[in-house]
This record gives sequence, structure tokens and C-alpha cells, in this order.
Amino acid sequence: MKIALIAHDKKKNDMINFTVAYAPILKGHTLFATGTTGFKIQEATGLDIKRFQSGPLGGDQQIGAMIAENDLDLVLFFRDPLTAQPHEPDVSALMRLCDVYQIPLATNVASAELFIRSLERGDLDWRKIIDERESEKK
Ligand SMILES: O=C(CO)COP(=O)(O)O
Repeated sequence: MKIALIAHDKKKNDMINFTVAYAPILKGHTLFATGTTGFKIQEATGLDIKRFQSGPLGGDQQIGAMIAENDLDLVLFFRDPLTAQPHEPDVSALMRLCDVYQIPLATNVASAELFIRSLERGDLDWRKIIDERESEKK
């Protein structure tokens, strides 16, 4: 599965703790991240991650572009609900696209833990059918 990992600054520690805890599961998947989040996860876990631009510089939009191609299976986006973001429109656009394409989106650790357990159990295997269908189109 292709998984995007994103965290706002005040949630980066949550993301690091989460990825350290679940590295054994995450390493079996293809990982993507916005710039700074990806750098910090790589530093803490050594996981292989394709890093995009930093969020405020277009990283959320790059991940959004993957969603628009139906090319991501899961988004874990630890948002900071208490701090205004300069790129709020990009954040909203990314979440909107998850709804357009029915991509599972967790915006906090508690829901991400449920998703990661579901992933391990195979509950998201229906995405493989979508992925096959999408690659036939290309
Ligand atoms: O701002 C972000 C998401 O909106 C995250 O970007 P960084 O991972 O580059 O900090």
C-alpha cells in the first residue's frame, strides 16, 4: 500500500513516536511524506520515504496530486487544530480530495492507530482492486 505521512509542527513528535512504534508494519509499505515530516521520520526510524516539498511550499498539493490520480491508499495527517497555517487552503484541499476519492484519512494518532491495525489485518485490501483498475487505465 502507498501511505502518506504528514504532521504539522506541533504534531511532529506524535508522528515520530507513532512511526517508531509502528515501523515494523510501515516498512512493508511504500511511504511518502511532506519534506520536514519525512526528514524527521527518516532520522528517527531509518524508514525509506519519498519526500515531497515542505507543506507550506507545496508538499500538501503534491500529495493531493497523487490522490487525484487515485495513487495513494492511506493518508495519516496529524493536524494541529490550534495553530493557523499559512497554507490552510492546501490543507483543506488535501482533505477534500481524500473525500472525493474515498481515501482513508486519519487526522490524529488515535485514529491512525486504528487504521494501522486495520491495514495489518487486511481491512484495506479493497484498495488493491482499485489500484489494479487504475493501472489497467494507464
Ligand atoms: O505543513 C505540513 C502539512 O500541511 C507539513 O509540512 P512539513 O512536513 O514540511 O513540515
